[in-house]
Amino acid sequence: MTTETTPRERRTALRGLPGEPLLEVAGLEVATAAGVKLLHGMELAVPAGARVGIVGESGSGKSMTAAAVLGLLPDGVRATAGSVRLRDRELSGLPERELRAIRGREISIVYQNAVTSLNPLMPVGEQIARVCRTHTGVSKEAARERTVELLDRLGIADARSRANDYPHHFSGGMAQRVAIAMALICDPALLIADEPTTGLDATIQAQVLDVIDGSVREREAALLLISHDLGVIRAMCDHVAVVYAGELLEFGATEEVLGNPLSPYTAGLVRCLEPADGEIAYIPGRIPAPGTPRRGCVFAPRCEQATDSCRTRQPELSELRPHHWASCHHQ
Ligand SMILES: Nc1ncnc2c1ncn2[C@@H]1O[C@H](COP(=O)(O)OP(=O)(O)OP(=O)(O)O)[C@@H](O)[C@H]1O
Repeated sequence: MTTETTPRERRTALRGLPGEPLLEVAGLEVATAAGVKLLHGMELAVPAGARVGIVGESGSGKSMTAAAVLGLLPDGVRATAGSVRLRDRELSGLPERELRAIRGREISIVYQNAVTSLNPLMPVGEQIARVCRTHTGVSKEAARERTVELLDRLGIADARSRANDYPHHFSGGMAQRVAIAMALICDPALLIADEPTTGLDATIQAQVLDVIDGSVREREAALLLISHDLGVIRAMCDHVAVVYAGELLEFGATEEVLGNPLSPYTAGLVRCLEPADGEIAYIPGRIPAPGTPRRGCVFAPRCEQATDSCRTRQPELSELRPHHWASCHHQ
């Protein structure tokens, strides 16, 4: 991550989750060069082997959080405060060379449109094998064998010959499998999947999710899954983070958070995304644009339950029920 500030060693508020802590994000602030904040003290925790979903409206900071974790923030955007820890290692402020050694090896990502993350000029097998060689130093032949084996396991028929094909030779779903192979070739401890099936046909979506699900389980890796689809989050994630306008508003076990939400925002999101029969639900108003001045709870302007104290005092993210955190004055 390119940051000019000294990382602040901070622990996330989300402490005490079952399992060994793997990824911990605490007080993470990300801003543009003009000083417009995009993440406002983001918190996140992914225990080893856990499967955490991130949900929230468009523009809430899901992808920016993932990018900050990987040290892959867009040009002109930088982390200005806070901490990203992988096990006991602080990642914020690490030089690019060290981050590169972590990306692909310990944390890897699958994006929405796989083809854009692949080099169009190189056969896919070679691309995957290169990642393997760079991080593990195995021979060319061994990397090639491992690649073919993985493509085969991920459902690419005739993997040995398909490895010689270029990205444009693959359909959307197959290209997504190739990207998943590239992300998994070094057995990372954490796979981040950012809307990995958006844009694919519904039937293909299920297959790709199944491939991700199976591969992560097989490796006992952790998964951080960004999705707009609560059904997918329910099916694949044991925990869920609800983010809004660059902040974490609620976190906990998936069924608990989506079934008994503590934040009115989460409740609204569930109503919108999983409406009752015949109901068209929406949350009035819109997410504040970056740079909008903040006072009190960031969701207060859209919250039906907002009181004066919501409008003036920012609620703290607290463990309001066992292993269930939220920031809301009404709990
Ligand atoms: N390169 C950039 N420069 C400045 N602001 C950006 C940049 N990329 C994204 N943003 C802004 O940062 C905020 C968070 O964006 P982000 O992409 O993380 O949202 P998201 O929750 O992933 O949304 P979506 O569901 O639409 O992908 C948004 O307000 C967005 O407009």
